[in-house]
Amino acid sequence: MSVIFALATGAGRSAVAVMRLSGAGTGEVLATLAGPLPAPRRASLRLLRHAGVALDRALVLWLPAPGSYTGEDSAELHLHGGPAVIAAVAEALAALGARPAEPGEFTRRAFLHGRMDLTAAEGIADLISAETEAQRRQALRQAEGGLAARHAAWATRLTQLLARQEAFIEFEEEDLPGDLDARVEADAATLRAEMATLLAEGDRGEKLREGLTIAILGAPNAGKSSLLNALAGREAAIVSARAGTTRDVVEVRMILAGVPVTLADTAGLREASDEIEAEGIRRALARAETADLRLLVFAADAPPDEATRALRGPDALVVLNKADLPHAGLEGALPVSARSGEGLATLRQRLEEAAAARAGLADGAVLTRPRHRAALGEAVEELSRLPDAALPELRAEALRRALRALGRLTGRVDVEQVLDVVFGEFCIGK
Ligand SMILES: Nc1nc2c(ncn2[C@@H]2O[C@H](COP(=O)(O)OP(=O)(O)OP(=O)(O)O)[C@@H](O)[C@H]2O)c(=O)[nH]1
Ligand SMILES: [K+]
Ligand SMILES: [Mg+2]
Repeated sequence: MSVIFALATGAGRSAVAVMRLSGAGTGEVLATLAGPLPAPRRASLRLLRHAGVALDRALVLWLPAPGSYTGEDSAELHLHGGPAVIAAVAEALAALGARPAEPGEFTRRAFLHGRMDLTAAEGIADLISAETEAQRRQALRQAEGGLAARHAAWATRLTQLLARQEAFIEFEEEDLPGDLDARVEADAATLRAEMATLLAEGDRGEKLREGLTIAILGAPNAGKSSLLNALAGREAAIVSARAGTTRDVVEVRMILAGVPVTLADTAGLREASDEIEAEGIRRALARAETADLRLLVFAADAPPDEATRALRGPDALVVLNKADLPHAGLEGALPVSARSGEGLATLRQRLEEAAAARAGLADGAVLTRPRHRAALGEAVEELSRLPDAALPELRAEALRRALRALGRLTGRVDVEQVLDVVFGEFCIGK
């Protein structure tokens, strides 16, 4: 494979910028720039030169295969982090036949050299984009092979089941223990149940990666924008005594229980008075539908409106705002006041609990991508065909398909189609 290079550190000016190289031929490129190769994995200070011109004095690391991130001959150049230095070194590398890396190409090569499975590679991408402590922990768990180990163990058991089932086809029945068929079926059922347990966690791992949306909904003047501002701690949305103030969806990002959350304030729900308001209400209802949670706002100075009541459900949290005004309470609603601050601490706590229940850090490794759920779901489905498959050949085929589905998850079988999806998420230089 050709020599690739990329800046491993962020763009812009910095004290140090790390340029990474990988691929067969890295040693030659390094020697041309920095003189005789230093001892493996030992930092060495060198003057980098190209075509008779001094480029920078850099700390140089030579990381020969297989003991590198990619598993290939690799090198690191710790440069002074100025744009002109980086540009000059990149130009020299290109002149020496190296080429800039594609996004995720270093990790892709690490995968191809067996340094990690696909889920671990995804964990590294997640680790780089993790913004919260809970995301970091979930990502590190996956990068360290939490999911990989689980799936590898399942794949091993499935392979053994398949071998037993195939033995049943190959040999005369009298040569085999009589209950072999029943045992394969029982073991497959156990395996399927374990997989189904992980599937039952649903998309919480995905939600922690991606974040949740909470839509604030209610009648005009219920105080939705006032509540958004109170929760955000800044004047993100316009508040006024005029009904129909908010038209566009106003979003505020915050972190609740370690989960990144987008709080979306929306237009008040009612018969619209003009087409702009009608569009605002259409957007509000669309957001209500796609949101993970709904914060329904009623106000103490108005009777509960039908449009908002219709949105009640298991994913809805209900508040009665303007509790600073005289009121008789509202069943199932938390009294709050955006004006006096009453009940806001409790509201925040309820929102945190809801976010944690929906997307909080789980105890063990969880599925973190739709493709994980799809692959595991397929494996479970194939295994559930087993009891109905009368012929040993059909049973073996179901086991083989289940194994193939698991293989797509870890990237050990049938990987071509998923590679681009996985590595496309990376930034260049990783
Ligand atoms: N007394 C009292 N007034 C409030 C409270 N919260 C909001 N208000 C007032 O209610 C009015 C409407 O507040 P907004 O936050 O604009 O209400 P909204 O639900 O966003 O309204 P639309 O965007 O028009 O749908 C404003 O005059 C606020 O000052 C509260 O807790 N107590
Ligand atoms: K208003
Ligand atoms: Mg508003």
